[in-house]
Amino acid sequence: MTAIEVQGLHKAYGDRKVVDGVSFDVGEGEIFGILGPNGAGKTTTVECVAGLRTPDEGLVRVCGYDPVAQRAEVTRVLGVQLQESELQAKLTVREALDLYASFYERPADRQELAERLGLLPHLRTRFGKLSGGQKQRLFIALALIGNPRVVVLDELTTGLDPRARREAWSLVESVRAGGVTVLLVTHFMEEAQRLCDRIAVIDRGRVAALDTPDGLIGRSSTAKEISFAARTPLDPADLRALPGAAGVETREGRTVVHGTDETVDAFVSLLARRGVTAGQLRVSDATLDDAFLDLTGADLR
Ligand SMILES: Nc1ncnc2c1ncn2[C@@H]1O[C@H](COP(=O)(O)OP(=O)(O)OP(=O)(O)O)[C@@H](O)[C@H]1O
Repeated sequence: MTAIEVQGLHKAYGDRKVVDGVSFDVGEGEIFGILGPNGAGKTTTVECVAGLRTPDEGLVRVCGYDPVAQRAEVTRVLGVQLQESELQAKLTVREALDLYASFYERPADRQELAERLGLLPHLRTRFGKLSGGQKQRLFIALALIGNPRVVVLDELTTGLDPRARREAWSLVESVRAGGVTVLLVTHFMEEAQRLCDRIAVIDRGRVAALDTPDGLIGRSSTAKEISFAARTPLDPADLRALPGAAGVETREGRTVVHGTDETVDAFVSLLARRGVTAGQLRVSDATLDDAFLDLTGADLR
């Protein structure tokens, strides 16, 4: 069953088109990532999914419902945590949970949710006094309070330290383990690679690629990185001439060749032909970072 369907979505602000024909489907139980550089149109896309913006053109369905025309039905099945969410600084965690629970006919058990998200010790803490990680846990709790079938998490871990980020990842995995479909907007490659079943790379309002993390990495033209410290120097021109070689650089005293499987084979033959020993030879796979760079020309780091 399809949890989210987006077909030919268009959205402009004035005469500036920011979403230009975006299409994707998210299957039930999937963690689906939307990845893209700043201003690519990611938030606008998920705001259309959440019914917070009306598309100029195209079709959006959440569990079969139209987020604009069937707002009440969509509210019942969808939980949303939006980028840079804020609450009143004086509201306590318990008050926030009670307030959000009051929006739903059959809300989740607040105590159980607070326990699951590690919020029990903070029920009486005011929002303004929570740490970044605690605030994000509260926002996940609020997104889950209506027992949704689908949650949208936009830039969930931006601003969190690496430990809090890893905790947030485990929470996202436990949300999915509970049967909820997750639409995750992120800037972080590691996060997308670790969590997402499939990723849509959005660039300038369009889907530049849609695949599994491994599929995206496999598409990268620079899928392998060979690095070594040659005892006898090799001519960089010979390295650049290797089939499939996309670039040669020197990094921390080591020579690094970007290329493909074919480049690796040819490199080994070149060493044998020249009788050269390559010390500390390492061949590594490309990362999602490399794939992203290839697809969009933009470097997220
Ligand atoms: N309400 C608005 N009115 C006018 N322009 C807007 C509005 N909201 C967003 N934009 C612009 O539309 C473009 C796309 O914004 P959007 O927030 O969808 O991108 P994004 O991919 O989520 O970016 P980021 O990663 O920076 O959050 C940006 O250039 C942004 O400045």
